[in-house]
Amino acid sequence: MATLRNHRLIIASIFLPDTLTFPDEPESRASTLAEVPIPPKLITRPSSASVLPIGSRVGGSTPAPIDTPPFGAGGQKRLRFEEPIPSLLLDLTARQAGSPLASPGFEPNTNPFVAGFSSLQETLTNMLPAPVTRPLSAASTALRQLGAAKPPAPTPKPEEEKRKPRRQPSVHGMSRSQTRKSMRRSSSASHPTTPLVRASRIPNFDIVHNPHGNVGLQNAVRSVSFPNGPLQEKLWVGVLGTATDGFDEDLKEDVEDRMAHEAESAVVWLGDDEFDKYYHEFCKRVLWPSLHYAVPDAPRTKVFYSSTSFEQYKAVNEKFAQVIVKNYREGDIIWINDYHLFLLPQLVRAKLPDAPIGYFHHVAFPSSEIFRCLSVREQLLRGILGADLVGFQTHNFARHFRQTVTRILQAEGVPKGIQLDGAHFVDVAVFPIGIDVKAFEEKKKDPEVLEYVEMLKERYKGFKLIVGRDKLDFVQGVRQKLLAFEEFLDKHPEWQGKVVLIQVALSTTEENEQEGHVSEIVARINSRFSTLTYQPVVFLHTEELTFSQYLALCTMADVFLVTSLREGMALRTHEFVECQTERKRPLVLSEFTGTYSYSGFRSCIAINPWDYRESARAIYTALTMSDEEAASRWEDLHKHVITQTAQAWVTSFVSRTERVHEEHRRRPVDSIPELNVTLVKSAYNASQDRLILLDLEGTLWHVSNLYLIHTEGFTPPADMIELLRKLTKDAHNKVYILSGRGTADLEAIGYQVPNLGLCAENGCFVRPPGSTGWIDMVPGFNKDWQGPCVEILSYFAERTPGSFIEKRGASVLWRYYTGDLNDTAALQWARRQAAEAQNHIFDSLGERFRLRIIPGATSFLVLPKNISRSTAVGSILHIGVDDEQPSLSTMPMSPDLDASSEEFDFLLVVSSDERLIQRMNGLRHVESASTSLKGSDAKWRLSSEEETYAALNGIVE
Ligand SMILES: O=P(O)(O)OC[C@H]1O[C@H](O[C@H]2O[C@H](CO)[C@@H](O)[C@H](O)[C@H]2O)[C@H](O)[C@@H](O)[C@@H]1O
Repeated sequence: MATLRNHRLIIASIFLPDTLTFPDEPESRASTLAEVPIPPKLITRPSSASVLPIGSRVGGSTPAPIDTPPFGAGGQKRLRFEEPIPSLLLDLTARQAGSPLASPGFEPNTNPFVAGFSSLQETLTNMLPAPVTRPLSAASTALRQLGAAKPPAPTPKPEEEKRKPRRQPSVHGMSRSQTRKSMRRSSSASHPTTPLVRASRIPNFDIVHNPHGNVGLQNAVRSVSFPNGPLQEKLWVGVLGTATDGFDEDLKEDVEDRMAHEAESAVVWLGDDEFDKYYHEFCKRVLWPSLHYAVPDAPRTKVFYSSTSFEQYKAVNEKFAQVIVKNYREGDIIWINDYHLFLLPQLVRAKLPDAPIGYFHHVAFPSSEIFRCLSVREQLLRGILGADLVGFQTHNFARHFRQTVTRILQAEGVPKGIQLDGAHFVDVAVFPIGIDVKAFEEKKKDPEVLEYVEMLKERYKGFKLIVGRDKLDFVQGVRQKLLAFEEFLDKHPEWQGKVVLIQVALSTTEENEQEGHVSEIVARINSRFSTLTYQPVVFLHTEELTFSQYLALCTMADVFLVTSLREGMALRTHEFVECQTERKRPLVLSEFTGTYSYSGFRSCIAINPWDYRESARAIYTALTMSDEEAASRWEDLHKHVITQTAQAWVTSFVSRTERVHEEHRRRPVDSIPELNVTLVKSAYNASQDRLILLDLEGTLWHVSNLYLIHTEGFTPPADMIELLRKLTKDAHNKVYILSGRGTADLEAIGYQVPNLGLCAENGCFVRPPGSTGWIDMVPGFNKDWQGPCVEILSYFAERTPGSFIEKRGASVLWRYYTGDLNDTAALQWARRQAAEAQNHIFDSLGERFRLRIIPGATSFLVLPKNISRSTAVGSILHIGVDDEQPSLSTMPMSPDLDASSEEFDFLLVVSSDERLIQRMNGLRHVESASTSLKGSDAKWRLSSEEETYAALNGIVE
């Protein structure tokens, strides 16, 4: 990672990792649980501070809140507890603080929940939108009464007060409806003609950890930012996540200055209303659900698209661009994060054409069928494509993106990325995020965690714990989880009274909470199954739990349950695994998470969260799983977590951004010189041992009627045979033809040119010069996928006129379009069928059989992963491979192929395969010529078939 060290990284992400608090405001807790927040050492965190509520003015030493309703007022009812649940939380807190609750005398009985049950039940009942008509069970009624007799909570002493869990402010300090209401009320007051605050009255503020934002990203960046670490300099660009309408220019200047110096951050200032429309409307009500397969209903989306929310989305992205451009220095690498900033890559590219820009997409990316429902789909895709590199969490998301772009923008999608007009190429690749395992290990050793572990052990003695932590919106499937748990208790009455589901939930928007109907289900389960000494569901908000408490819960969990309906990754699975180094208990995991895409995680118990009966069975399996089996599954999960780390994620993404940026800056095709026959011929003549690699399709052979060839067979053109005979006649030459076609077609050439080396099916088979037998480059590769693959393709081929399928030795080709390329309607229809077919093949066969799909302009080829012309040539020359083609090193080398590039003193490659050209360029004595008519790193260009023939004939004659 030496290269990263020489660059400053500009990281644009909606929320900055740090924000402000004003010490004189009432206390507000600024820590967060989401995905392992490891506190930065740089920032001091005052224990008494607040994030400024919207509608507040800031000035002097006593900021005056204006029109700020108390937390929880003004909006609809939320799934919130008016006070922490005493049963678990007070006990955890009090125990640590040494309060009387913790004394042995207090432990009333074996029921861990009796003290808190009435409070919980009341809270849930109060939260229901209408009076509960459902009668409570006798037991719960009794418990409600019992609750009145619970010991009073001690008055917190100052030290306890600090530890008492508090609510975390929601975005911009308030809940969504509060935010909007108070903003409306204060809007007239927030546009004064004179500054609100004079310079002499700039208030004090503290810089504290921002409770919003992507903690996975923040921790990952922190994991590489240490003295002498890979990342030496960085600048975060984002919003504070707190109301700022009341800030005057002096205060803003002061904030900017301190955020730059103390928190490596540049602030993007947004009006409170602007933020609301941008984030809560366009991001959270249009993009977020759509990206997670829930297209909002048409009238609502129409309102959003035509109203100001998309306009605000554009305006906010533009503001981010301005801040980046203002701060950019030559040599910086720009890293844009997530869907909040879809338009930013293009906006920055327009202003900084030479800057390296990477865009990483953290959340799910849906199939093109979903994305194409968005009315602003083109603008969004073009925005992303301003980047050099677009990164995704999984192969599926990357594939969806490529297909969506191909379909909507009619751009050419290839495995490596997207070819836009002219020489503009955008790389698309996969970079799975992970956790900082080392920092996590340290955090686990915290005595506080160990103390909570002991407490939980004692408190839940005799009970099994199922633990979960999710955002409380429909996407993370909390509702489905609760239904599954209810089904489990119904189906397995023997487990009633013995297992507790502790669900930690992070609220998002009220709508989401209501849509989830979570509160009703919690109430129902608890009223159905509670007894005097048992409460099956404990529901906590993240802000009501410290991180240490959460770690203790994960450590003591007997099962961790993730039921997301869709999710980008789900780092809490990684956290759980690392909490279980001792106990090694199982993970029940939704198939719809990014995490599940990784083979290491296949040792979980997989569920389809929509099928709550299956989830209930999985809960049973997990709870009854033997320690041996659980431990063996855990080992697989653990191996994966410690390999796919946060550090690897950051460094690979950023260094790839830099690398592909360099590649994209390579010379446009018309600046590459035509192959100079005289020069190349003199090198040829001066050499003794030559290797000549020639592409067939697009280089030596341009086909006009593929359909005819399919029906009548391949006849090699005479001028090609003549040229190849000339080249192979010289005993000093080793000549290979490289092709995507099958072995039979290449044999038709080889039959007429016996001394020719052949490479078929894009590298799956190689026949060395003079040999009659083929070397299987994928020996032992299971080909059972070919039958079902052809079946899927036949279905699509039936509705795609003129298309045909070719089953080859180790690959399957579907030529989905053979008609007139100017017939755009027919071509578009065929492309759509191709996109669908690829989805089906990939989903049903892709991962199981380790396949990849190479899309072409009118065809696609399905073949084993990690095989290419480039890997075959690597084998021919026995040279190393790059990180994208790891299988080669493990591929058995045939003695016939075991040559070395050092054997040759002249290497000529004529190809349209840029990867092959780049690899060959790394060797000595290489002459490379590109026939792609695109930008290339090749030394020479050959612009037509005629030029190619003339040049090769000229060299050899
Ligand atoms: O809620 P938002 O402000 O719109 O942000 C979206 C979510 O971002 C983070 O989650 C996403 O990234 C994680 C790390 O790459 C990944 O594990 C997760 O699956 C993604 O959804 C953040 O952790 C969430 O809290 C945000 O909701």
